[in-house]
Amino acid sequence: MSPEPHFPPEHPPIKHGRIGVLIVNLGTPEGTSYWPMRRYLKEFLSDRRVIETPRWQWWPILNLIVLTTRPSRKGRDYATIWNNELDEGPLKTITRDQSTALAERLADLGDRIVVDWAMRYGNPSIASRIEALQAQGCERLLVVPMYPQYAAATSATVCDKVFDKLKEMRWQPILRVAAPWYDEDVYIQAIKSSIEEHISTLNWTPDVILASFHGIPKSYLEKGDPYYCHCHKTTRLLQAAMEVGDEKLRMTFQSRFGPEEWLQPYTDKTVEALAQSGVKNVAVVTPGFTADCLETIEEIGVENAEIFHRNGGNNFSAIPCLNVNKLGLNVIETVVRRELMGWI
Ligand SMILES: C=CC1=C(C)c2cc3[nH]c(cc4nc(cc5[nH]c(cc1n2)c(C)c5CCC(=O)O)C(CCC(=O)O)=C4C)c(C)c3C=C
Ligand SMILES: [Fe+2]
Ligand SMILES: [Fe+2]
Repeated sequence: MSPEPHFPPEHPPIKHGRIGVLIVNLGTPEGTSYWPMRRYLKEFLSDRRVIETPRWQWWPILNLIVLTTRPSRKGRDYATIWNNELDEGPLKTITRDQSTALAERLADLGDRIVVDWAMRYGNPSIASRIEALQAQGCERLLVVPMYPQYAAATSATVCDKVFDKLKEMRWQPILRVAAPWYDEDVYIQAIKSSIEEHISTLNWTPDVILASFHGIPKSYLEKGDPYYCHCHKTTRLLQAAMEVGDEKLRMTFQSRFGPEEWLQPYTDKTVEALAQSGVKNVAVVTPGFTADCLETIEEIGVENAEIFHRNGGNNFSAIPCLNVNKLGLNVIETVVRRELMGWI
């Protein structure tokens, strides 16, 4: 912290001069039973950045259909990946660990830097962590949406929530938002190494590697969302780094939701088609996720593995996300140090 300014003696004591770094990931339910699942899905699926269908059309579908059936079904899926020791989803555990590790890596910058973490949906909320950072004297705030590829449904909605909080503050922190890192060398190299390291632990070699990204409705791309192009660029750079082409490393999109067309090719359909065409060994990497979660552990590691085996495939493996491994932390640290330039 910088030296105390010269306040008059009657002035209340204030902390000042620090910089908050807030990493934000998507969120997880508070529990896997019906009500916590329902609360989580309601918050998530009421976000207009996520579901762009007009309210009058979406409200009855959400409340009368989605929120009656999905909480129990998805709750059962979450239960299979739950961190029972801490009673929370893995996304929360990993995001907390990333925050702790990042703080250690930034220790050379002294106690001027305060690293914290939040979830866009559920807890700890963005608002509560901004308040906590301000209480610790952070006059500047760097928000890091933990998505390598920008999408309005993920990165922009983090900013919306930050702005909502700033709107109600008299003394706002000065704000920066980290840019997405879909084409940065440190990230591409980290994903490449994670693929190679994982393959070296298998007693078989993949014929095809899928780079599976979370999908969005195709209409969002048509309205100008850059997400598809960011995923394309990541895949192309990864192919170049690994010196392979489309036949070996293929981009696909997972987690389709609702009847609308989403970005294609779909991961599950590709896995099915590969198995049916006689491909026996497939590995899947999920470069759009900075932390393992339901969509990687369960959807890829279990659901898609089943699809592959059911259709005649032999070996299937889900490559873990970067999580808190050394290379993953290098990526986060590089992004954060770059964004802090001029402040430190
Ligand atoms: C229905 C619309 C959805 C859009 C658009 C969407 C975009 C999107 N999501 C992620 C990352 C994650 N999504 C996760 C779970 C999840 N996503 C949706 C829906 C949309 N996502 C739902 C309903 C759920 C919850 C689970 C379910 O009911 O199917 C997660 C995992 C959270 C966890 O706790 O494990 C992540 C991460 C991205 C990157 C993205 C757009 C680019
Ligand atoms: Fe999602
Ligand atoms: Fe899913």
